[in-house]
Amino acid sequence: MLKIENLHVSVDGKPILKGIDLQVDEGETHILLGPNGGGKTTLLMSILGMPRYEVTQGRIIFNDRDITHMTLDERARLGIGMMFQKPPAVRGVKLAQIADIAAHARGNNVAVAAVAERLNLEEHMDRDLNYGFSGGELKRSELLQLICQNPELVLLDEPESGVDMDNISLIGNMINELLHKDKIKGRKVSGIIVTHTGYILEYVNADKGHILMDGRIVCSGGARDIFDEVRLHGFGRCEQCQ
Ligand SMILES: Nc1ncnc2c1ncn2[C@@H]1O[C@H](COP(=O)(O)OP(=O)(O)OP(=O)(O)O)[C@@H](O)[C@H]1O
Repeated sequence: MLKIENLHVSVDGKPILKGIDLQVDEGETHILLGPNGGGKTTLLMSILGMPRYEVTQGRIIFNDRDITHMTLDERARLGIGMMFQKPPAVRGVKLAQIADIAAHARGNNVAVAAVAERLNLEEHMDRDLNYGFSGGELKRSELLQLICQNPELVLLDEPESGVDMDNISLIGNMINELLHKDKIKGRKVSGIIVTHTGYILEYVNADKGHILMDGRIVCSGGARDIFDEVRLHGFGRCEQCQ
């Protein structure tokens, strides 16, 4: 579904990604681990097509189409969606309006009110988008919009950060549903999840894991194996390996 070849990306003229190769097959979920500042968010933003992330070399292929120079809007319509680490607050736009746009943009038929109820967001629907939302409410607001968009490739940037234990369980189970992990047949959704804590692995059976350091993927393997290795030994061994 997603193939990234020798991707180099600069932000405001500063090179951040320095030759990323990554393939995510249909229905697979990958986790990305790495020290702060390693380039994980930059990689997700580049796949999504955020304007400040300039591809200086390499290609991004999504469902056999070269999307490297497509706009964010075009990529969203093709089915790429993201839950941001730090989503913006927007005055004058209600959460309900954005959710409704997302729910209809790709010919979806998502029952927005039912999703809002499951995420305990009914009272937030008439508030300005993310304005004054708590950390956990922001994550649930992001997840609501993502579920409404019904993407084929789901990019999740630290979905569990700032979320209390009860809500981690709620969010984790709904992300698992979003990724169709329990379905053996039918539409396959792929995902890339950035995590520091690994809590999300309690809810989502991720397939592969990668360690991203200084703009390069330095190690890949089974998601659990990679996470356990980092939990036990930190990133020190990766530096030696690198
Ligand atoms: N506009 C910019 N100008 C200069 N450097 C930038 C700019 N934007 C991002 N960076 C740098 O790019 C590097 C990678 O940032 P990124 O957010 O991708 O890291 P990350 O791996 O997601 O980190 P974290 O785990 O802390 O979320 C950081 O050193 C950051 O300061």
